[in-house]
Amino acid sequence: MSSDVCCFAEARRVAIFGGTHGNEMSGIMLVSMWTKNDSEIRRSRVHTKPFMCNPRAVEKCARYIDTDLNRAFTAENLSTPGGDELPYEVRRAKEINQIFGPKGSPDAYDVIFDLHNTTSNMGSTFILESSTDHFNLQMVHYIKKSMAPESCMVLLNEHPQLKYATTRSVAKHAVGLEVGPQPQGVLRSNIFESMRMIVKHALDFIEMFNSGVEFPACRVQVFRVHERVDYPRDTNGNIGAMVHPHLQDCDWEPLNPGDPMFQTFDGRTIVYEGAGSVYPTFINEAAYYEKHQAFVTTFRETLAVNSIRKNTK
Ligand SMILES: CC(=O)N[C@@H](CC(=O)O)C(=O)O
Ligand SMILES: [Zn+2]
Repeated sequence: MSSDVCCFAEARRVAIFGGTHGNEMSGIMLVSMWTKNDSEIRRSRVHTKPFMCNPRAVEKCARYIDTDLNRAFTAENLSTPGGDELPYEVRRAKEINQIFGPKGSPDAYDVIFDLHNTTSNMGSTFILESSTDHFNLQMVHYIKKSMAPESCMVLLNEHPQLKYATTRSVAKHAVGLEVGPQPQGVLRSNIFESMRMIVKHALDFIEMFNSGVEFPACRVQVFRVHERVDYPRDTNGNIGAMVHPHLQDCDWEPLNPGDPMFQTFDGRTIVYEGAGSVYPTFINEAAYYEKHQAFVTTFRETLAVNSIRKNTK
């Protein structure tokens, strides 16, 4: 019995993005470190470029200057001409698209890893944008195996409304890496080292793939984005409750109908009233108060991944 084999071109051009958000310190430190000395990320069959995406936000240690860079890579932003009057991040998105894209074209970079931190207790998490990118899924499978018994989760965002136009989306294979918990503007050595190790395994995988190794069919567990849940709010938009202590830090653990979800300032409990069990994540992410999201719910599923090898021409 043989399942489908997917063939991909060698992944020769790889970028590692940090500072897409200027207050997420692990990726910022790794990218500035690797820009000074790239020995750790060099591989013989891969050209790897470390890149600081939002240097002005990094300088201010802010998520962004005018608008969220990681929402700015829309077809409209990338195609409409314009100059100084545009928000800084829209101008920056156009530059990044010129260097690493153009998005959707054969000239685009093969792989972009975009390094993020979260204040949520998510551990190490890949964020994927497609359930049919067997190259990315094989890479994730390889990294999960290499890291065991440490774990790494996969958040799959293919949601028609909740999907957004990420910086990494200019690449043929877009990979978000989200590691937490880490406060904004803070460096924690454990989080830094986890991120560093995952990038190392990722580059090892690409090197092996480029050298002709075939990766057999496998299965990968993912958490598929389902719904955004906002805080209760008053008519002025101020929040009326906090994440409940029983939910706080419980990313990836089942949340069942009737389970505590929020706690009001006078001590009342608000319970989850969904139809069935879900897996919440990005619980109490600092950057998402402005996006009206207390957490996102997901469904757990297992994807069947085809075997892959490189094109031989
Ligand atoms: C906390 C944070 O910035 N998370 C990222 C997730 C991603 O890269 O898809 C974002 O909202 O852009
Ligand atoms: Zn981020």
